Amino acid sequence: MTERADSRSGRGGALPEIRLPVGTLAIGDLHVDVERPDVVEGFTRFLAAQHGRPCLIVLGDLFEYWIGKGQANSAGGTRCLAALSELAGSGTRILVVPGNRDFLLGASDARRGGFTLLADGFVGVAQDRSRTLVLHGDELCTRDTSYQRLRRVVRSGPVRWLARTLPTAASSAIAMRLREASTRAVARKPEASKRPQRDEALRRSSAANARTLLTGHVHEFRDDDRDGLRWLCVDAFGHAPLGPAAATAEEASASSRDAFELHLGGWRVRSSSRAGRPPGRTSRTDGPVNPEAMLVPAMTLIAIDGPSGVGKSTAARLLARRLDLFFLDTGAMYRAVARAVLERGADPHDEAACLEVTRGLHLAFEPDGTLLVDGEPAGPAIRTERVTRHVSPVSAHGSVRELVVARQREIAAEMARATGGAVAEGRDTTTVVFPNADLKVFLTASAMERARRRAAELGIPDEVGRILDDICRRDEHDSTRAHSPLRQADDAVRVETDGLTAEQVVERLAFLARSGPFDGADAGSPRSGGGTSSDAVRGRER
Ligand SMILES: Nc1ncnc2c1ncn2[C@@H]1O[C@H](COP(=O)(O)OP(=O)(O)OP(=O)(O)O)[C@@H](O)[C@H]1O
Ligand SMILES: Nc1ccn([C@H]2C[C@H](O)[C@@H](COP(=O)(O)O)O2)c(=O)n1
Repeated sequence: MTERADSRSGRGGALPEIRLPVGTLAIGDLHVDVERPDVVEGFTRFLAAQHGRPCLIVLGDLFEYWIGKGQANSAGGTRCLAALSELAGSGTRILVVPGNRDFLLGASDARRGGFTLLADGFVGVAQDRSRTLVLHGDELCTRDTSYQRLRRVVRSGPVRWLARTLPTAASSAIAMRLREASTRAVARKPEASKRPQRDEALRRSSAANARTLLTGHVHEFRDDDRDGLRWLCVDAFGHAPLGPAAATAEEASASSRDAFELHLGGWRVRSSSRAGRPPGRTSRTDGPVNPEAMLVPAMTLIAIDGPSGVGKSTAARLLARRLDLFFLDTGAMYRAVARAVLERGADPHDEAACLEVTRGLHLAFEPDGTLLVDGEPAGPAIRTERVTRHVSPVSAHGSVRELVVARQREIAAEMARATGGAVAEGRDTTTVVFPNADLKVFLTASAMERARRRAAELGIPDEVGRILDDICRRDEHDSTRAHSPLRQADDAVRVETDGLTAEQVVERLAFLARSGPFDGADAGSPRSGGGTSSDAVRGRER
């Protein structure tokens, strides 16, 4: 589990490169004092709330002081390492960059805690290949020359060896002395000399070929993008949640401070406090913090496809509500186009006419998922039998699809910015519209089951036969058309819904969302249908 970099970027060597999945959370400077049971308790609750997150980065000073056995063998230290190990056991990759307080964390601590120790930081590589240099930040305080000298000495091999061999009592005593000495020394130094230096930050980032720098150390929030470098600095995370005030995991999570979380578009501030939520959240998020939503690792985009009547909109709407995400009904947009085509007396089979109608329509959504056509709610008029009959030919025109798909992407981007993510459903959301969705699902059910559901919905159980014919016709049309036919994406998780209630389907999808992003190769049809929870975990990107 221990990954100690031999070379240091500051001296021209390469740091380890680690792939960072979407949903990675970066926190730092927790300063957990293993001698304070209330703080240890808060820390373990915080970790419990992270189970299922794909990756957690700790940017140093996880512990108030960590010299060796004195901390590792204490009740508090043992509890912290066990809680870290449980988090790792849940599938979370934990990357710890030691800070100036806990630089003596060692291989045996990393083994017990199930984390990877990166002594000199590392370069994180996101899905889009963008690179982030990850450091504690004290190495950037180059104007504090005496500190830099001390830093080199205390991180040297002999000091490490000494720390490992120190008896428990001695290491506890040294920790206390160091804490006092450091507080005095820091108080004496001029403020300017203690600051991380921008020139050093630029130099190291450029050496690591990284456009983003992620640090902690100064207990000061920063997200500042200039001179070609985005420098993110975490605040002292956890001072609120790790105290005795947080009585439950939810409270621990809810009272947390801002952290940075990796989304598809890059690092974003993740505030788990209600006040810090991004603007534009729908009214349902004005209530208390939704703990499950907090546990979903930045699922920026969940895409659900499947045949007609399988329950896509039901599942997508409920899932979006449950996870505080925006619900994007892409089929409703084609229905709105088909309705306008019919209203204007155009021929649904005439591509040029349909394209002209599409060009003249403005399609948008309210945050609650209501489709607006030229500013007015689309309402039930897009769901009549007549529209349903004609929407297939209209949606089969390549040029119409091009316009509608472009608009769908714009809407998803706008809504994801406002709400943190979206659940989209349709026929081609996993294959064409959002091929990079964080989670792709292909829902299936037999045609007869779908016909029964639709007949029940319409209150005409006697007409199952007619509805079945209609469903089979739409299946045939949707899956054989030339443009964006309905098919299961290679990396979509197949969920067979025969015999599952809508709530059970949503339960399964929520589990998949919580479990984090998927590695395409593992997440496809081999797990199809009966894919269990543990299957899903196995499919995760590690
Ligand atoms: N798991 C389920 N079990 C039973 N009924 C369900 C289930 N999921 C959805 N339904 C019902 O099936 C009907 C069709 O569902 P829904 O409209 O969500 O399907 P859809 O895939 O979005 O259809 P379309 O593609 O035609 O828009 C609805 O009446 C819905 O309440
Ligand atoms: N992404 C999509 C969504 C829908 N369609 C087509 C297929 C249907 O015939 C029609 C209406 O969809 P529904 O409301 O029944 O889901 O639109 C599509 O081609 N691509």
